[in-house]
Amino acid sequence: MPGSGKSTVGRQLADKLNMTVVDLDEKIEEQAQSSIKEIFTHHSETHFRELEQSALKVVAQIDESLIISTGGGAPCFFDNMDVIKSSGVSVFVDTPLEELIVRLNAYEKGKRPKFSSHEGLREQLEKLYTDRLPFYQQADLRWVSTKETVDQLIVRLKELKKLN
Ligand SMILES: Nc1ncnc2c1ncn2[C@@H]1O[C@H](COP(=O)(O)OP(=O)(O)OP(=O)(O)O)[C@@H](O)[C@H]1O
Ligand SMILES: O=C(O)C1=C[C@@H](O)[C@@H](O)[C@H](O)C1
Ligand SMILES: [Mg+2]
Repeated sequence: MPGSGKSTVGRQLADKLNMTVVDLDEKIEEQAQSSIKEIFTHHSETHFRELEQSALKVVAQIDESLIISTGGGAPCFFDNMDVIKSSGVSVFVDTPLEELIVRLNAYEKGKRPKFSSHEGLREQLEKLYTDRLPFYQQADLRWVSTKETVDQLIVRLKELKKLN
């Protein structure tokens, strides 16, 4: 979900595990030489989703162990969730709605084009969560950012890798 903390935890994991992190939203902005907000405004969400799909395919094929933070919608379009699942271990960063509302209201207003208006934010987020949950639930692990630490996530990731 937007604002759930994927980019933040991605950076923390990379730091603690001494790995490289790729933030898919940043990659798209770099390649398009424009911000996500501009892509949505000057083109469309459809165009953004196409760019997102190609960027995901490219990073998923990189022959190196990476942490990839995706955008909140990435798993829910095209066959992106299959690409994510076949490229490694996936984590659903789950953050309670109340906390999402606090974060999206407090931080980086206007950065997220889908939520540039904070009117009806709760209803928008509730609907988005319900629609997206079937995709998010396909992830190998669900990590609740308000309940578990990053170190606990690392323990669970290592346990999972041992079993596979
Ligand atoms: N565990 C946390 N506790 C409190 N605030 C947090 C936490 N994780 C992230 N944040 C804050 O919440 C905001 C959103 O975090 P972040 O950008 O990592 O989310 P995201 O899931 O990558 O969002 P998007 O889908 O838009 O890419 C940031 O301002 C960040 O500092
Ligand atoms: O949840 C979403 O659909 C989005 C989340 C962001 O990470 C960006 O990928 C974009 O703003 C769309
Ligand atoms: Mg992010």
